[in-house]
Amino acid sequence: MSTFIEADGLTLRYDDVTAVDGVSFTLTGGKIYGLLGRNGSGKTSLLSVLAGYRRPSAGAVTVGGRPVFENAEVTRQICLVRGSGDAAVTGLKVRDVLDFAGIMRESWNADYAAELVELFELPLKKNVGALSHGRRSALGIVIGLASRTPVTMFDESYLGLDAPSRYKFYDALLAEAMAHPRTMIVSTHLIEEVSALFEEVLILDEGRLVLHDEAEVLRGAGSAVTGDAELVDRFVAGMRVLGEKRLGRTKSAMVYGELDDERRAQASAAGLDLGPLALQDLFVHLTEPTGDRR
Ligand SMILES: Nc1ncnc2c1ncn2[C@@H]1O[C@H](COP(=O)(O)OP(=O)(O)OP(=O)(O)O)[C@@H](O)[C@H]1O
Repeated sequence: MSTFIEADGLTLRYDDVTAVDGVSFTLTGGKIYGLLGRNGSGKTSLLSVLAGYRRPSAGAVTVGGRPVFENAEVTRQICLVRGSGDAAVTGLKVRDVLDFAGIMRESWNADYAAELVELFELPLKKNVGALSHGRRSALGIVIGLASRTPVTMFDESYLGLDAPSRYKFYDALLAEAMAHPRTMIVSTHLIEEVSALFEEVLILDEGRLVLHDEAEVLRGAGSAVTGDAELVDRFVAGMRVLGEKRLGRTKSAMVYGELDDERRAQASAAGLDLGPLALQDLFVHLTEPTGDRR
C-alpha cells in the first residue's frame, strides 16, 4: 500500500474543547516528520486520529487513499507509540508484550526487536509494571521500531529516558529510516535534540497547523548572526529578530528572512558569522502567544 497520509479539515473536539481545528496536510511518505507543538497544542489528539484511535469530529484522514477509522486493514499498517503508556500492561512480562506486538503486526521483525532489547538493556523476564518510567518508554520505542509498519508514530516517546538512551533512540530511528524507509512521525518539544532527524516539520498551535515545510527550507528561512554585540545590533537593525543570546561582548541574534549576497558580503566584511536558523527559535516565535503568524 502507498503510505501517504492525507488530512482534510481534520477536527477533533472533546465536548467544548477543540483539540484539533481544521488541520489539512499531505504527507508523501517515506520520511521522518517532526510534529512540534507546545503543551496542549493537540499533538496527541492529532496522532490519535491519524492512528484511527478516535473518530474525527469533522474532516477526514486517509492513509494510502483509504479512511483510517474502523478500517482494520489500514490500522494494521499503523503503529502509534504513546509516551510510555501503551507498553504499561501491568501483569505481563516484557517478553510477553513483545510477543503480543509481533502477533499484532505482520511486518514485525523479531530479530531486530531482540537487537533493540539488548541496546536498551530491557529485562525480558521482568514484569512491565515493575519497569522504570524510562525502561517502559524504551519498550514502547522497541515496539514502534520493530513493528516496521508503513506508518509509525512516536508521541513524545523519549519521556523518562536519560540522555544516553535518548541518543540511542535517535540513532536507531535514523538507521532504521535509512535501511527501511517508511513514514515516521515524531512528536516532541525537545526540538534541538531531534531537529536534525526531521525531513519535514509540522507545527501545531492551539489545534491549528501554523507551519508545514521541509526542514531544509526552514533552516534557510533565517540566520544566526554572531559576533561583536555592537556590530550584530547594527547589522540586524530593522530585521525581524526572533531571539538573542549574549556571552560577554559576543552576541548571537536569530533573524528571520533571507539575506541576499550583498547583505552576506556586509556581514563578512564586518567580521560577523552567519549560521543556519535554529528550528527551536522559529518554533518559539511561531507559537508564542503574542508572536506574529505567517
Ligand atoms: N480526553 C480528553 N478529554 C477532554 N479534553 C482533552 C482530552 N485529551 C486532550 N484534551 C484537551 O485537548 C487539548 C489538546 O491536548 P493534547 O493532549 O492533544 O495536546 P498535546 O499537544 O499532546 O499536549 P502535551 O504536549 O502536553 O502532551 C488540550 O486542551 C487538552 O486539555
